[in-house]
Formats: sequence, C-alpha cells, structure tokens
Amino acid sequence: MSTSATPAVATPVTTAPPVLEIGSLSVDYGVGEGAVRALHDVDLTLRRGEVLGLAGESGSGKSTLAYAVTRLLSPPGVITGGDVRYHPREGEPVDVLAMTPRELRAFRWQEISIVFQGAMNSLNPVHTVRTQLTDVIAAHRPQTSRAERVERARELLSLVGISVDRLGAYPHQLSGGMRQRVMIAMALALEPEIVIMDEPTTALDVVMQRQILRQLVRLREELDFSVVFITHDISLLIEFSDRIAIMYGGRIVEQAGASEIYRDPRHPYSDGLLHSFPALRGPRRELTGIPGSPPDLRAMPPGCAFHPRCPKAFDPCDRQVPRLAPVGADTDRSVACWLTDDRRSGEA
Ligand SMILES: Nc1ncnc2c1ncn2[C@@H]1O[C@H](COP(=O)(O)OP(=O)(O)OP(=O)(O)O)[C@@H](O)[C@H]1O
Repeated sequence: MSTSATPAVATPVTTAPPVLEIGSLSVDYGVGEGAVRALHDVDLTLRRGEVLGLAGESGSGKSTLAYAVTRLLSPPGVITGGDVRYHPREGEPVDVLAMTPRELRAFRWQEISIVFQGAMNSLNPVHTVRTQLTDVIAAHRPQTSRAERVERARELLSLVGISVDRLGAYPHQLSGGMRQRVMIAMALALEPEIVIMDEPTTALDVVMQRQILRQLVRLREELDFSVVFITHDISLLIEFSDRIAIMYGGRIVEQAGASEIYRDPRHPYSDGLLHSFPALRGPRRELTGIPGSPPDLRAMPPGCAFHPRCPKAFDPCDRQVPRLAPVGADTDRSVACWLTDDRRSGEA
C-alpha cells in the first residue's frame, strides 16, 4: 500500500487485478481417522482495492480460511491441499504456502495484516498506545529513528479518528471503540496491501460498528489496500463490501457483488442469511431466520450440506455436492446449488 498510489476507485473494483488468489484450499483439524474437514476446496479471489465480505454462521470456516491464508493456523489445523498466491505490486506472484518462516515474518504485517476477533482486548494493558504502535514499526523497520516512529504513530492515530493526545493513554483509559481503532491503526502501521478483519467489531454496539467500518472503507479509498471483512452479520457486509462470499459447512456456496446478493440471492442459504439480520437500509425484510442448526463437521450430511435445512431441496441435493459455478450471463456470480446448476438436467 502506498499513500501516493492511484486511488482505488480509478478502475471499477470488479475488474481490478487480483492481489490474493486462493485455489482449492482445504483444511483439516486433526489427522488420520479423527480428522474433520473444515475447509473444502475453497476458491476465492481478492482483487486489488476491494472490500470482500465473508459471511456465514458460526462454524462455517471463515476464521479457518483467514488463519490458513496467513499461515497462522495452529495445530491441530492442517492445510491439506490447494494454493494461496499473493500478487505483489511489482514482480511475480508469490506462493504463500511455500514461504519460509523468515519470508512469512516479512509477509505478515507488511503485506497482509489481520485484526482478530476480540482484538481490542489484546492490547497490552501495561503499555501506552504510543509504545504499542511504535513497537510494531520498530520490529519491522528497525532502521527508522525513534522520532520517525512516534511521528508515524501520531499519523496512524489520526487516520483512525483518534485525537493524537491519546498517544500516552493506556488501553484501560480508552473506550472499546477506541481500542478497536488502535488495533486497526496497528494493522495499517506498515502499509499492508491486504487487511483481514475477523469479526472486528462484534463486541461493539451497532452505531460504533458502523462508524468504524465507514472509516475503514474511507481509508481503503485513501490508501488503496484490499480488505477481507469477516462477519456473520450479512447486513453489515451488504453496506460495506464490494463483493460477498457466503460460506456454509466449509465451502463457499455463493459469491457475487454485494448489491446482487442483496437484490437477488441465488443460494437458499444466502436468502436465509438475509432474512436473519435486520437490513440497515432499504425495504424491510421479514426476519424468518434459518430453521435448524449448522452442520457438525464430524457428521456432515451427504450431498449439499445445507439440504436438511433447505426449503427448496429436491432430488439431487441429498446425494451430490453441487460445485461452485458461474450462473447465467453474470460472470461475477457463482453459486453452488442444484437449483442453478445446469448439470442436474443430465443427472439420474
Ligand atoms: N482447533 C480446532 N480443533 C478442531 N476443530 C476446530 C478447531 N478450530 C475450529 N474448528 C472447527 O472448524 C470449523 C470452522 O471453524 P471456524 O472458527 O473457522 O468458523 P467460523 O465461521 O469462523 O465461526 P465463528 O464465526 O464462530 O468464528 C468449526 O466447526 C470448528 O468447530
């Protein structure tokens, strides 16, 4: 990310080149007989400058995906297949899964940073905001002077809308919203190309959540980075993302532009999610929720994992897994559902 780069909006985000390409990524927890598959052949592309929303109920694999692509997955999680390719601004794409520990240390924070669930509670209580911000910079840019680091910390705080006179504050002297903004400032400290936000604001009230997200989207336009924004609350994604990918049972079941998902969800699960959260804008939808509960990884239903809860399930759904495929003329939408899969006409 560079502050002098061309604005993200110079080309429509949907045609922007990829910055991260995930291909057939699979993750298991455990090995051998006791292993459960948490990600199945996930294909996903993050484009330069876009906000990609990742939605799905608890346990659908969103965090596993974030941990796997940053190589932060810890045992018993194991990447069992697929690839993750990072496209730097200059030079050849890099295979993230083949990076050495040393390469990974440089990759994380500088190229990709992640704000974890409940991150605002992970600030060190005994250090000031100034120390925590300058420590991140010092660890990765040891050649910078102390004065430069403090100056950068001031700049970062004002970027996220916190008055610079809070530099000397300790975490307990800040509100939850401010602590979360400090975490976002830390994630932006080394100007990464990609910022992954895993449920970054769920502990905050709705007004604060939206305020922080609005700021993040504005920063993205100013600083030209890409965002993967993970939440189970699809109404937030509709408002703040360019594209949305919806996960169920460790697979992506639909991906499309945010407004397309909102206007015309094609997977019955996407439709169910949209009827599970109050819309922040536009016409009201009846909140019907989704009957039943997410699948247990140890006993995944055969066929489409959603079929036991699906109001539209029909013949092939309990037997065969539908593959994620483009739908109709909309090249930017893909759906994994027998309702939209032409192959079903040829099935027994
Ligand atoms: N350490 C682990 N050992 C075994 N299974 C795990 C482990 N971590 C996660 N899982 C399982 O992997 C699946 C995906 O979990 P993950 O946390 O990625 O989902 P998620 O969509 O991010 O959910 P949430 O919104 O609750 O964070 C879940 O069924 C979870 O139980």
